[in-house]
Amino acid sequence: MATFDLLIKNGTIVTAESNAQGDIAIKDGKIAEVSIGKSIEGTAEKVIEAEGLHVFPGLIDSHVHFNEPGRTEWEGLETGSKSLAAGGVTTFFDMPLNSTPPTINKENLELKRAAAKEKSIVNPRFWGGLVPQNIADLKELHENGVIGFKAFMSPSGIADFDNADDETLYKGMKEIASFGSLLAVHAESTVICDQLAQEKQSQGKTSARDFVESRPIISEIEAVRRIISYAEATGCKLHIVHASSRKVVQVIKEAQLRGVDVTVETCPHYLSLTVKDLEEKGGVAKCCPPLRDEDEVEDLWAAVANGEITVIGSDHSPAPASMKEIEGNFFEGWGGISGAQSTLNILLTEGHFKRNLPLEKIVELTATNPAKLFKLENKGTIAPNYDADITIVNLNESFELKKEDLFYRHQHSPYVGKTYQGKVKTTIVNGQIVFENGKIIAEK
Ligand SMILES: NC(=O)N[C@H]1NC(=O)NC1=O
Ligand SMILES: [Zn+2]
Ligand SMILES: [Zn+2]
Repeated sequence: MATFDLLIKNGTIVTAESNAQGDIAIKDGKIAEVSIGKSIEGTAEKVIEAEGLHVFPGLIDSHVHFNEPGRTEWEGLETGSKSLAAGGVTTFFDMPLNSTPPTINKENLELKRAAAKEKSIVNPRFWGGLVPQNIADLKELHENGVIGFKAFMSPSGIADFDNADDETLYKGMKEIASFGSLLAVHAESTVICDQLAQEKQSQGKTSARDFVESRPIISEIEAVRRIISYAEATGCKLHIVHASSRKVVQVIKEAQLRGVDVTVETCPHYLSLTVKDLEEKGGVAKCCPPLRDEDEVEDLWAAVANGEITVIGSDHSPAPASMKEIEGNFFEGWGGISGAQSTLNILLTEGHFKRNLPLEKIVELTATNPAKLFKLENKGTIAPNYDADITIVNLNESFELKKEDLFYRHQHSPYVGKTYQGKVKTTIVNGQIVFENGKIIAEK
């Protein structure tokens, strides 16, 4: 009789294609066997009885800022990765900025990799940065395993990560295309945003609505159109991060139909929060691009349901509470939402339960598609020989998110106080249980 490390019995196994009750056997960090409708014969060191629970592939969060090394007073790989484990996320891609030094050359990548090896309790991967100073470093970063490159088309808010001017974008994309990697962009127009911000502030207009109006959807659309034209000219694969509106997604869809290799991410905050939340909650709900209005949220859900979105990432961009304070002037205070722990909760509650989004679609957007797009060969689904990255969820349990439940360095989030349906019970990374019943139980 076969012996396994771990057996998960009688859970409803959800993949991008189906959901059905069955057993999963895990050995040496891998999924050894999956059996639908028939139990797996064998013994295991540990058995999880998952009858009545749902078993998902661990989420892959393709967009977090953990700020380590160098800015760990904002977050850090230990607290960041713990929050992911608590949210059912088993792999993250850390952005190249907000850590100091930023990940713009091999040396800096090695610093980050070493920090993650020491501190992360889930699987880390890294983005490289594209900035005006580092085109000559891109290839080496690629050869050393970055998942892709990230550039800002508007100021990043971080002094050591300059936004890419058009020349840098064009030359950078030619270079990235030459070795077949991908460029992700924060696409907002500097010209539009700067000009509107100046106009607003010079008139003393500094409300939440004024801030939002200073970064309008057209600013995203303009930047997306421009970067798509560079993708067409250079043949560089392009990924647009954090689209805040279906109107932005539409531009991407049109390019895809012309044959451009471009994909798009949106974030849970654009699917669950509005300008009203920014007005009511203040700094914790401030981000760029900003939150939009209710009709935009509904349109974006339609885009999700319609297969127009490639991946959903959290864009967890935390900061200390003192930096999130807004005293009447919404142009002040750090833009970035602390949300990495809540992605699955939001998609289940707002997507599945409220809008009938199939569970399979949630798996596709949070695990299968990111694994495919970023070429993680053994991740993104539950099948034999895949890495045993799994999250077990009780869809019948609801809970109110309390700030004490957050594993972030700074326990604030616009989602605190909200009630979610579907609670993460167990998170398994490479066959090891790292989170169970509200507690982190992992070794680093
Ligand atoms: N630097 C950084 O993390 N910026 C992020 N924050 C945000 O709200 N949008 C971003 O791109
Ligand atoms: Zn961004
Ligand atoms: Zn970001």
